[in-house]
Amino acid sequence: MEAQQQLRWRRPKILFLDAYDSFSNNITALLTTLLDVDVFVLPIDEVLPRLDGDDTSNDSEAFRRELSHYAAVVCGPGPGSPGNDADVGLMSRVWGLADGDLLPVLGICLGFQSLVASCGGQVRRLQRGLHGMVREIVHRQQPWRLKDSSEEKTKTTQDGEDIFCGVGAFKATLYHSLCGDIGQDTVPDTKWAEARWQPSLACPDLLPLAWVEEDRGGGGKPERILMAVKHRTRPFWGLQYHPESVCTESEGNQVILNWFRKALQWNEEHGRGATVDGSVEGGANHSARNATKPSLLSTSWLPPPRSENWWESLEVDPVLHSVTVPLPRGMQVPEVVELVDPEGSERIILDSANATASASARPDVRGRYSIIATGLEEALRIEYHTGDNYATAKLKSLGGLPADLVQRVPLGSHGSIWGLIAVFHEARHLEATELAEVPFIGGFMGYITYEQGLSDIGIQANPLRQHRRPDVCLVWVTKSLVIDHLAGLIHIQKLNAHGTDIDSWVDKTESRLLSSQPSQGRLRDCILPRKDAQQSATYRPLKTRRPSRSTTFQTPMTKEYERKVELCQELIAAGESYELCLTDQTRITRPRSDSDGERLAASGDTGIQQRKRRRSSLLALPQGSWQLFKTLRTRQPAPFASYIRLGAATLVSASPERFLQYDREGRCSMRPMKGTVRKSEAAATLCQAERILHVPKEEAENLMIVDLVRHDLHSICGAGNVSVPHLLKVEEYQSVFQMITVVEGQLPAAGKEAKARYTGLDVLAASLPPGSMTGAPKKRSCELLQQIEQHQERSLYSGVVGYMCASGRGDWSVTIRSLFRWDDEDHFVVPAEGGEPERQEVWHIGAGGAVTILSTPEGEREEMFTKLAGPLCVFAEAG
Ligand SMILES: C=C(O[C@@H]1C=C(C(=O)O)C=C[C@H]1O)C(=O)O
Ligand SMILES: NC(=O)CC[C@H](N)C(=O)O
Repeated sequence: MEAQQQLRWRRPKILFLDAYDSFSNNITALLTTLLDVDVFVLPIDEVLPRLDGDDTSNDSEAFRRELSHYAAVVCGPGPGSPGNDADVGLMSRVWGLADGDLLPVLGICLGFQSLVASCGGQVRRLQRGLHGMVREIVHRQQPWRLKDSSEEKTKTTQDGEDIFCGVGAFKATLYHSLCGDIGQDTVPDTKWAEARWQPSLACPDLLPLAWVEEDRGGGGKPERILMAVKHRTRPFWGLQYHPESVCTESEGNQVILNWFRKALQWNEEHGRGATVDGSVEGGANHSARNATKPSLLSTSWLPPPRSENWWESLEVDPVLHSVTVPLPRGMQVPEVVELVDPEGSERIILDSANATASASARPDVRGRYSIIATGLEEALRIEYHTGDNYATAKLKSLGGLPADLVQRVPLGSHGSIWGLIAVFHEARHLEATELAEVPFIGGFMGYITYEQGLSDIGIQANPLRQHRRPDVCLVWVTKSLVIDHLAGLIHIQKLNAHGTDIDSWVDKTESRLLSSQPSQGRLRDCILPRKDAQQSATYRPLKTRRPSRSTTFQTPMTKEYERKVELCQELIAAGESYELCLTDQTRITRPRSDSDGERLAASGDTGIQQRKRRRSSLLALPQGSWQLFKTLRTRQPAPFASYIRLGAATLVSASPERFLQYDREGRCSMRPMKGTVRKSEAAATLCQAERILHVPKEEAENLMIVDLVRHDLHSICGAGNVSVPHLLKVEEYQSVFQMITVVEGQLPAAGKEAKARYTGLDVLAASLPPGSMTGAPKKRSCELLQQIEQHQERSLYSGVVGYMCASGRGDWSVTIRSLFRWDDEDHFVVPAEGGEPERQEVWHIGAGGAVTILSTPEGEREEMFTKLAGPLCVFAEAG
């Protein structure tokens, strides 16, 4: 035991200085797996605590003390420039350490540029930024390696190779707009071959170790881009490329191994061995934190139940009652909903709308299950308005109770809304292993806004926000239907609170479904896949109607959008971002359509009276949101379509993009989508689309988000547990082709303490807002986008919709290609011709795309309008 502990203590520690990059966790994971070290992370703007009672202590002393715990430091990549103190923070202090405090350091990208700047080099803009570009790294060892003679290889080690010693040819990903200038452009071509490996007059302390020579076309000279350096007298090294990117070839790992060998050797030679061998217990005296986040369950706790907290004991330890019946032949999801829940004023439908509808949809993008939540009026919901220090538990008035139950739940002991959701979910966990093939048996369903995601990464909502809408709205669904489109089955499921009687809802729902096809019976114990389950295309052309006279559309201004694209590109060129997902919104106003729910709640009518009133008033209204949904799902059948009418929010979505899925074994899968091409004569087949999308611009756009998503997953799954099984795959949808990548992660196995367990919710909370909607690095890009988009809330658009099953599974889609509205935006308009003021509802459609240095304003504008067209046309069709 003691020996084991000693061994652990002897594991070297590396300090990673994090400049708020979206690739940081990929670097810490690479270091951990490759070097067998423990990596601790310190943000560049961390204020280090002073030693208690120590008058002489100051900031730099606290930093020096912190550094003394580590074998080496890695200064990471990040947005901005070393010229701006706030962008590099503590990094610049490292280069200025006194001789007695020195330790080995590796700078990566921004960290590398910071080193170059500290040695007298300039950091300036590249001719054009290189983001997500994969390039051959030219280093001194390379020509010899190319001869591929191991005998020669051993002979050729030269001083100048340093950390590239023994490294073969390799390609690496670049993510930079700025570069280190050590005077390379003043060297004449004739001298370049030799001079490039010598320190320059401008930077005599830096030995260049690697270059990329970028051919900029147009017959000009290639741009000489410094890729790696070593300090001649101090133990400092730097790499401009990204060693951790999924597209950096593994041969590059040797550089990191070499660096660390040299770092340990330097420590040995300078008497640092004892300190860094771990005489200090991991974490205890550090300010730096672990590279992975603690689990939500370990940091959140429920205070002892109090009698007035009615929601705490609601639905705990549930029991599942489930019945399976055949899916009536030819029946579509909306028809099932109308059959089983004709009265529902609130609904959540997660609809694999392309499961059966389109022959052109390829099976790999076809959803298998649709989930229908019913009885929401009686369901407990948890709402949270970003920035509040409390959430709200709500239960509508039922069972003769005089009023709705509404209670504020302070977040204090939970740390955040996610802590509260985690403990709430945990108390209602149900194994249900016998229903392994059903993705959802009951649990949370709902939406999360983009603004909640912003707050999760430390960006506060606009202080001028003038509404109290929920940013997180999750309903604990106990009555659900899961349609298995492949097997042709419907699972009718009811989660009953422990100790309560099984109610009649399941039987009632079953008989409604069976009565629609009397020859079929219950299949409860004999679930058989039906051979004819796959329906052929059932696209029914809809009558096109003119939109109602008073429907107005306010689409983005073409020139203004193009100007914003240019602004994004200017910020990228300045090194502030690598990719920005610019979006804009279209506003549609029209006479109010969905007034039923409100009226039902307000009136004291009987059910029959209500229905009569509703029918008569619906005649005068334009098609309601349910009709919009039915139209959209037919026009744009998507694997992650959804319909949500919940509280004041209505969402109609035809999203093709999965955000995050997780199963009960802790396998997580994310599917970032980047690269869009509209179907046209020139892009009619998958083959043609592949030719259009497999180009550097589109691949780079996707790769940047892939590395970002790996970083998000690493923050929970930890080193060695994230992989990329499918990279840059083109898929076909109704009106576009999209390039996607699949990134997978495995949650760490549960430790001895169940409370410390990670769940899919940890990944969800750590990954919002979706990286495909932000750009990279996420935080800085979101801050910039807020300004460019003039603080317009994205709201439900760019957020996520999905479920968190009681069994531990979850599936969330990115809210795009969708329309949404809030009841509280309704307003009255007096018609120009006079008469009664008309109550108008306001719909929003967001659309956009990722802007990179290679974008063109016209191309981006067209892409935005292509994405907007699908949801917008629905208003014309649905009237
Ligand atoms: C921004 C949107 O889509 C996002 C941007 C994409 C792109 O840039 O290619 C593709 C899918 C989405 O992640 C949108 O649909 O509005
Ligand atoms: N990835 C990085 O660290 C980028 C550094 C710097 N912001 C640039 O764009 O050049």
